[in-house]
Amino acid sequence: MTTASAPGKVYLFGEHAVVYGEPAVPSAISRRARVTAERRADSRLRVHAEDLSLDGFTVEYSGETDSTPDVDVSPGLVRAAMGYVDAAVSQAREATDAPEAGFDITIESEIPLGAGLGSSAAVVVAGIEAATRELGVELGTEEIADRAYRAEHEVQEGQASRADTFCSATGGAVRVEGEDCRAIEAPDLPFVIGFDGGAGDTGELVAGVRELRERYPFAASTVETIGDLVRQGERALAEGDLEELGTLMDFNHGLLSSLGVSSRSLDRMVWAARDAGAHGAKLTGAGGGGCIVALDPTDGTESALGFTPGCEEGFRAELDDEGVRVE
Ligand SMILES: Nc1ncnc2c1ncn2[C@@H]1O[C@H](COP(=O)(O)OP(=O)(O)O)[C@@H](O)[C@H]1O
Ligand SMILES: C[C@@](O)(CCOP(=O)(O)O)CC(=O)O
Ligand SMILES: [Mg+2]
Repeated sequence: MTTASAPGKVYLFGEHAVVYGEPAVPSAISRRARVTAERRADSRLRVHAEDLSLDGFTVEYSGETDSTPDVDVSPGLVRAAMGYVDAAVSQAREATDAPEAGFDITIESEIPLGAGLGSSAAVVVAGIEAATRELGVELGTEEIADRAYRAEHEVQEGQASRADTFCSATGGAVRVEGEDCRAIEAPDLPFVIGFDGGAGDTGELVAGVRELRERYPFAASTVETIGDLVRQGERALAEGDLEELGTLMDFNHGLLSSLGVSSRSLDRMVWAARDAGAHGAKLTGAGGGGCIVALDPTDGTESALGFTPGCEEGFRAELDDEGVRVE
């Protein structure tokens, strides 16, 4: 039995635009997904995922072809929910040259699902590490990141960047532009996260931005403008200029909003943070619902979020320098 964990992340800048080759800067946070893999005698896959929003269930099936989950929800929903785990196990089988390997998989996660904190990447990264180690193979961090990217790419129907998976695999703050992924220096960042209790569908939201980009040249320019903003943000990050970082986060939120990926509750939380004196605030990840991230060294934002209609939880998160690890 092997357990591995990997962190979630927030985007300081650049989500969505990163899908089209612009740079992005995500940062790992101190909330993790833990995946335990136990080798089975047969080639079946049994997945136990307490935190999956389908109300805590156990699925048993032998592969993509004849999945018959023993749960009272539509098979389509279950397949969508289990896609990331399936894809992680496929990558682990391929990496270890063990196409018939079966596992009992248990997932425990502190990262809300589909809320922009990279739960899918953390589950895939930790899943690949746990399953390959269980088979006695030690992959390097780069290979885990690359295989996790391929898994997300497949599940999100070809619409994924390397940002989430690279960040979750390596930890810390990173910069991703197309294939180019690297760690960057970052000062201590006073992240405050607001969570509306909801979720967005990453695939659908990415598809929506793609359509806008194809339909309107100014939407394509908006995506490029996000790239310019990220480059400016990198300079502010290197200088540790929190005020400038905040201003750019505010701007980034406006651009994401114009691309149609914000929501009423995300906007409310962003404004609550700004009114409470945060340096800046924006939605993080795919959007549609889920989380915002603010920069605020004081208690202002956290307590304001406690009174914000539509906000279910406000909490502080530290930058996590540690990526995937065996527990
Ligand atoms: N604790 C978990 N257990 C099982 N699957 C999970 C878990 N957390 C996330 N996932 C998978 O990741 C999906 C959510 O990923 P996504 O929509 O990309 O949102 P995000 O990465 O922003 O959290 C879930 O539908 C599920 O397939
Ligand atoms: C919208 C996007 O840029 C980030 C999605 O982040 P998350 O899965 O919502 O945490 C998509 C991607 O980069 O793959
Ligand atoms: Mg995701």
